[in-house]
Amino acid sequence: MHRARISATFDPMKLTVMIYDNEDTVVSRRAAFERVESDLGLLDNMKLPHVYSGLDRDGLYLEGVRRARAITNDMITHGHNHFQWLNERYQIGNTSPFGMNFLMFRRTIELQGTPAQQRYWLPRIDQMKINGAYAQTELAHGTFVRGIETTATFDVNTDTFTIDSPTPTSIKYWPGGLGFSCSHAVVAARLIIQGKDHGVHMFIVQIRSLQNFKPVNGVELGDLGMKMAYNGTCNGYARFNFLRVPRSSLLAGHAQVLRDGTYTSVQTQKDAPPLSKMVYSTMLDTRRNIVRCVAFGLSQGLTIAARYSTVREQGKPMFSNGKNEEAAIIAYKSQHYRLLTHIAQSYAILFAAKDYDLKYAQLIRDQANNNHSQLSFMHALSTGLKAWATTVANTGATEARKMCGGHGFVALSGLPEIEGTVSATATFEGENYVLWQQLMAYLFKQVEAPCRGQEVDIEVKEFIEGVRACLDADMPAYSDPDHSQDKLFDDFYLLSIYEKRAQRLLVAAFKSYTTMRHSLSVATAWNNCMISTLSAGQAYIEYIVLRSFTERASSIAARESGLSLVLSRLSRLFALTNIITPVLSFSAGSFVEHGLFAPGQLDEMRVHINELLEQLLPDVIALTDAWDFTDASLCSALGCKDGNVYERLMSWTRQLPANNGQTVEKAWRAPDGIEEFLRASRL
Ligand SMILES: Cc1cc2nc3c(=O)[nH]c(=O)nc-3n(C[C@H](O)[C@H](O)[C@H](O)COP(=O)(O)OP(=O)(O)OC[C@H]3O[C@@H](n4cnc5c(N)ncnc54)[C@H](O)[C@@H]3O)c2cc1C
Repeated sequence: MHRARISATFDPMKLTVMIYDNEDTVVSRRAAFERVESDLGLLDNMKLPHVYSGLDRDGLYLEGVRRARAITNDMITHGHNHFQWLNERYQIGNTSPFGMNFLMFRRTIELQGTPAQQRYWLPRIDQMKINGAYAQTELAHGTFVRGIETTATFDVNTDTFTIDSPTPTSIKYWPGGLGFSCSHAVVAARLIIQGKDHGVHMFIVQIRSLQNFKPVNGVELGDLGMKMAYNGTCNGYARFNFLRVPRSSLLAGHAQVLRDGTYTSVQTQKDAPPLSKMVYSTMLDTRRNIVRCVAFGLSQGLTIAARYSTVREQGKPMFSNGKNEEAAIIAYKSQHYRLLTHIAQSYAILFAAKDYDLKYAQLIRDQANNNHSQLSFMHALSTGLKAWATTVANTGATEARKMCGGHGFVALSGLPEIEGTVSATATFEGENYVLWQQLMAYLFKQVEAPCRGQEVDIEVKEFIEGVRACLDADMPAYSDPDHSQDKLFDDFYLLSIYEKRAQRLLVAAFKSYTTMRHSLSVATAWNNCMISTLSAGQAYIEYIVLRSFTERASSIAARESGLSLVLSRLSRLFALTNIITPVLSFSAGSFVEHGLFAPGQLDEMRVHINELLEQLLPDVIALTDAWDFTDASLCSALGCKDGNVYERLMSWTRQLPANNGQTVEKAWRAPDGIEEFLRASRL
């Protein structure tokens, strides 16, 4: 491990600073991790981590509470937010029973509450005097929010709303922290006034007493039991039975119910501030954070896989001399390829997230000046980036587990938990296949804009001009006579190929849709051409992601040539492997199909990929060390920094409570146990 570490061609600390934006943040994060891991008793990495000590549903949840207390306490005492989106295990914040308080509960009040509501609630949230959940999803409705059935009926006589779950399918089901941990929740319910349904609105509701911790009268609460991951929190259910809450429970920043039952909303108020647009940006904020979080989740899996692949020796290359020593598994080209391909993807996700963050900061500044012109684009980009990044991270996390063979499958490797945690991100905060369609609806609108005499959004103007040119020329077969090898492997040339491919797939999807529109309804045409729209959406995002990666690598050239070279190799590896072995399969083959490469050139790419793999091999450990994960945060017998895999795996295995003798005793000696079974006559 030491040899692999010192073989690096660049200083990983420089990359760490880039990942965390600046050196101060790195130092302050390290200090926070040290304090919290020390408090939680996690610093001895030969000791079996508590989460593996035979904890059942209750135990895992209580361990989640213990950890949530430690990190929240540290954030409040030391005035930082290092554990807000990524907790002490670098898991996304809603894995913690206090996570949703800051992520969605606070954010919803901040954006949808009136100034008075914010003054009342936000300090209580920040000091964790209360703990809030975000209760939207119901048994029968997740993606389709407009289908929500929970009702909030206004009673003008008592000046209250009655929150009710009118059907079994309207029970809230899934919200993080709802089962046991939260005292309050923002509840999505249909607002009904004098029989009129005003659609889904958000209400702050107390669900659990702060005195005796029981659910308040009119609310039934419970936990969903074991999940693939997220077992440190209590994703829960809530059934409301005519629960009365005051009129002030309605988050009234953009819609109000007056004392006499009159309903006003932004749409009905003259000169009202465009609060609904601000609300829209909550979703963008959450999605951009998810994109960043999955880069870390994927990298955790890859850090374990990289360290394990360096020290694990297994067999010899096929047909090699029998006297050779066993090879480290990273020497096998397949392992080497898988590892570096996914490492390249983890950086691709990170840099795309960072670019999105910059754009988001600009959007917020513009919106403060009442300029919302970038909102549609930013919303569309957030949907595509979230869908792409979480899919890629999912595949990569599963591969990281498989790269560690059987040992990767055991919980002690930390990999099943990482895989499960990343996996859920494809589903929440917009299911990926639903999100892709939102991106495509936006891009189609932009393609049509010139025909309607409308301006194309500035951010996509150049891209759409290329699309329109293809459409107007009826998309002639693309051929570039100058496909010399030098040019083929130039980073910016590759980027231009990605752009052309995305444009051509968009043209194909748009044509297929408009042709179907002649004979079918909008809905049927849209549904029927979904697979070609998915290809186009994915190709567009892959172009945007590659652009971030390429520009990031080239922008540091002057300052840090070692780092720049590594990142440039990595971005090229990302671009080429995505052509040869695409993660997202809907557009597989599209580069060749659209004449952007001749089939023979794929072989040139494979050769160049092999060269890149060789060049990057000395940097594998540095590229994963750079994420700065502590041993405790990886929680993996295979992935500690020292590479001492076997000793630690056996030490942790021996410490498992199941191995203390009592389980075997029960299994053999019980009346219906093994001993009795073996002795019984079965003839
Ligand atoms: C770990 C975790 C934490 C969660 N936390 C919360 C929380 O704190 N608060 C909360 O309110 N909810 C929470 N949820 C729920 C989550 O938001 C929903 O699961 C999510 O919105 C997806 O909805 P669904 O489960 O109804 O899936 P569905 O919408 O039923 O999707 C099922 C399948 O149908 C497909 N599909 C559905 N609609 C379309 C369409 N229009 N076009 C094409 N395909 C479609 C999807 O692609 C998917 O394959 C959480 C879920 C998980 C897993």
